[in-house]
Order: sequence, then structure tokens, then C-alpha cells
Amino acid sequence: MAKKTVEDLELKDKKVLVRVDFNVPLKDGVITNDNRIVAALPTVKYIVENGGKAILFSHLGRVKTEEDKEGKSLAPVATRLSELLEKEVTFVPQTRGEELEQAIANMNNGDVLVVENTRFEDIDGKKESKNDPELGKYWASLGDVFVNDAFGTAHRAHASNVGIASNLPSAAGYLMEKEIKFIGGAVDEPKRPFVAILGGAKVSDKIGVIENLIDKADKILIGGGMTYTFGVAKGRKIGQSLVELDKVDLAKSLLEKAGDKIILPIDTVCAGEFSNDAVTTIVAGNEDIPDDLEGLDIGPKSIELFTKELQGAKTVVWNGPMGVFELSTFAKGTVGVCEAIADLSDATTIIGGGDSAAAAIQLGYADKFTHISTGGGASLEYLEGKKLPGVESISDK
Ligand SMILES: Nc1ncnc2c1ncn2[C@@H]1O[C@H](COP(=O)(O)OP(=O)(O)O)[C@@H](O)[C@H]1O
Ligand SMILES: O=C(OP(=O)(O)O)[C@H](O)COP(=O)(O)O
Repeated sequence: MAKKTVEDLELKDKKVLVRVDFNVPLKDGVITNDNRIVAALPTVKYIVENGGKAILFSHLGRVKTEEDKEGKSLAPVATRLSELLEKEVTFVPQTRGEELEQAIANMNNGDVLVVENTRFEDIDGKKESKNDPELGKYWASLGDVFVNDAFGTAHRAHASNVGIASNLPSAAGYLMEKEIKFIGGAVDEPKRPFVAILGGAKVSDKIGVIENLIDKADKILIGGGMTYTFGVAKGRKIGQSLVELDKVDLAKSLLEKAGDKIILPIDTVCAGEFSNDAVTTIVAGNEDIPDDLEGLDIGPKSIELFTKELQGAKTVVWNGPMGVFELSTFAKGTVGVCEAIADLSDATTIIGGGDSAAAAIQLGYADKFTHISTGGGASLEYLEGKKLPGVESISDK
């Protein structure tokens, strides 16, 4: 069912609680990638421009003990947000209490406030992560309406998303709406041909996606570390390559079920070590990989094959790099797939977050995709066909 969006809410004079996903990477207190903050700007700006008071909630990292709090304050995030908005942002180093309540009471229309890391509430009994009903109720009591823009956290049922939503009128922010439109749209009503490209390290992470997409996609191209579990399923020796032996039977049954829908690489770039200077050998897909070598990328013939399979595609969903893209020697397969997707005309092309998003950005192809998801785990679960609690809890239109 369609969900309310921020534009369905009356915002003027209202205290608008906003759940964003500002779980960004930090190194020595410096944000190394602010994509998630940038992605939330349209919603925050809309609230500000329409006379609301924006009170932002987010988690940052995982916090179990008092010591875990070190380096996980949202203070640097609030500073970055202020720079991006070109506007003062109040940061309150509390998740509850008088200072927070007073700061909210002091807000004027159009002001922006960031509340401290919601997971600081996890130290004393995982109140945030277990969706403690009192905590959700307390946070909801701080505002008049709730906007959920945290797609990256939508697979979690926590107090700061599901808890607040169950106590206030709620709506999806622009980012949440965009993620649902692109990922949900691709899975539920794709323009065809619909090609899925799945890679990354492990089959076990992608089984649910493969199972869900077998019935929905026209083709599933498989690369990355999970190739070799399928290789073993086909009776091939895979040397030192990554394998999950307990998933071989499952790989067999997926291959049987998929018929010719699943397309495996027809060659592999192998090496004896994880290094850019490693000597590489190309091994054909129907040959055994020597005992001392490891498959680290799809080979040139596979890039050609995948490019051919992608031609004419109208919907492409990609999750998981084709090889160890962090090393340039083994990034060619991932670059090849980026190029093949970039060459498509009139296609909706989506990257499902995580390392594939990092790869496309790092390799310079970010602007070639229709949509790069801000959620890794969330987009995977969405592609698996699971209902996301963060999305489900938003009020229906
Ligand atoms: N052939 C391979 N052998 C070992 N690791 C691989 C291989 N291909 C890809 N990888 C690794 O998989 C990781 C990404 O996997 P994953 O987390 O499943 O992707 P995503 O986050 O996009 O879902 C990358 O660090 C990459 O180096
Ligand atoms: O970064 C996140 O997950 P992701 O890396 O799978 O996209 C989300 O903010 C969720 O964080 P969590 O996995 O600690 O609940």
C-alpha cells in the first residue's frame, strides 16, 4: 500500500521528528564519506522551507558498552550537516532529558537540531535496538509528526524508527520514497528485459536475493567470490578460491531451478596472492583452477559475455562486485560491468548499496546509474522480497 510522504504532512509550526541514517564512516573523528548526509538534505530542506522545526535522530555504529561510545558521537555529523545546509544546526549531546527538551522548546520555525546517537540508549538494556516501547513513546512525545527518511536502517525495527512511528502520524521522506520507488519498482514491476547482476564475497549473503529474483528477473549474472561455490556445484576444482562447502547443494538446486537464467563466468582471473603485482593466469570456466591459485575476478571473455547479456536490458539491479575491486589488478570485471551498464540507453539501473556502491563510486561511475541505494543490508532484504519494518511502520496514504 502507498505510504504517506512528507508532502502529505502539515509542517508549519510543527516539531517534526526525522529519522535519518547518518551512520557514516568516520576516521579519527573525520567523516570519510558524507553521501548519506547529502542524501537526506532534500527532506531536511523541505521541512525547513515549510516552516517546520526539524529534530533529527540517527544511530552511528554499534554501541554496547560505555567504552563503545568513544568516537561515536553525532557531533561531527551535525557540523557537516550545518556546512551542507549552510545554516546553523543545534547539536544536543543527549538522547533524552531536560537539556534536549529545553533545546527543542527553544526552537523557531525552520531551525534544525540533531539529537545524540540513538544507540547510546543501548548501553542499559538495548532500549533503542530492541524497540523498547517506553523509549519510542518518549521520543514521540518530543514532536508533533514523524518523517522516516532512514532507508539504510529500514530493515531494523528499532525505537527511533518503528517505535516513534507507532506513536505519531508519520510519512516517508524524499530519500525513503526514492529508494522504495527504484528498488521496489525494479522488483515488483520491472521494465523488461530485467537483468540482475550478483557478486560479492559469499553466496550465503545473496541466497535470498537469488531465490526471489529467479522468478522475477529474465537473467541473473553471477560473479565475485560466490562464483566458486557454484563452480564446485558443477563439479569443478577451484584451487584456493573462496568457497562455502555447506552451500554447494543449495547452489546445485538454484542452478537446476534457474535453468539457463543463471549465467556464470566463462573465465576467471587467478593469482597466487592478494596483490596488485601478483602474476595472473586466466582459467576457463570449464577447467579446474590449479591448487595453488585463487580466483579473484571474472575474466575478459566473461566481461564480453556479461556485456552481451546486458545489451537491451531495460532494468538492471546490481549487488556485489565481480572481483576484488579494491586491488586494481582485480577490478577489471567490476569496471567492465560498470561500463556495460553505463552504455545502456533508456534503462533503469540500480546499485543495491554496500560494496558495489563503493566500487562504482571509487571507479568513477557513480553518475552513470539511475539510483545508488544508501542501504546495504536494507536493499539486500528488499531485493529478497522481505517487508522492511521501517517502511511498513510509516502511515498509509
Ligand atoms: N573472487 C573473489 N574472492 C574474494 N573476495 C571477493 C571476490 N570477488 C569479490 N570479493 C570481495 O567481496 C567483497 C564485497 O562483497 P559483499 O559485501 O558481498 O558486496 P556488497 O556489499 O556489494 O553486497 C569485496 O570486498 C570484494 O573484494
Ligand atoms: O550502515 C548500515 O547498514 P549497511 O552497511 O548494511 O548499509 C545501516 O546504518 C544499519 O546499521 P546496522 O547494521 O548497525 O543496524
